[in-house]
Amino acid sequence: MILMKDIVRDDQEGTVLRDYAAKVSFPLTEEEQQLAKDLMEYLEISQDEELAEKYGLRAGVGLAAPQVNVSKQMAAVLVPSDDEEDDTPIFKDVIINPVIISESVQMGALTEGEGCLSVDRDIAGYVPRHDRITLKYQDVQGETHKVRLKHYPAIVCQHEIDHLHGVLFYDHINKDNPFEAPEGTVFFG
Ligand SMILES: O=CN(O)C[C@@H](CC1CCCC1)C(=O)N1NCCC[C@H]1C(=O)Nc1ccccn1
Ligand code: NI
Repeated sequence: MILMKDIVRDDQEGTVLRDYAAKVSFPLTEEEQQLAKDLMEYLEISQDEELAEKYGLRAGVGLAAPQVNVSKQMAAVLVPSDDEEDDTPIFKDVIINPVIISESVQMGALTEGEGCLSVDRDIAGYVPRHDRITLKYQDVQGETHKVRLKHYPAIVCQHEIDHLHGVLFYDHINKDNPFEAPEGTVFFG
């Protein structure tokens, strides 16, 4: 299983965190299938308070292969339900070779800014992303999916796809005014 010690940090030398990850071919190798399982298992365990405590995990809603130093286009996303009546996750899948095929002009950003399991410091500022996206990706079986996402799940998937391109959240923060955001940006969270 993936532990915090397996997650590479942006201040470490010689990691693949800033590389453009390689596309994944199908069928997945045994190793790639195990990686997909491990990435999603990290998110599941980290979102269970007791297990997160037991294994010392920071709770996460996404985890990309480059964060465990594997430069492949694969990321697990687990956006939990925001409805206490129904605990079905808003979005849960391992997205492989993801491509954003369309995106809203309108931007969205988390009111609190963003963090990253690969960044051990708080960096203040808005991270403007597209509020709505249409995402095309392959799942572990190689099936192609086309999903439309908006608000928080769209933010999470853009954060993960950035990792596959060697981009970190703070690359998007306006240097002159961190709390600057484009006209019409939707804030939430
Ligand atoms: O690339 C992937 N990462 O770096 C893990 C990140 C991904 C999110 C950051 C902003 C959008 C995607 C992550 O999840 N976090 N960032 C650092 C600490 C907090 C944690 C988080 O937001 N946790 C959370 C939120 C809601 C419910 C449960 N847990
Ligand atoms: Ni991250």
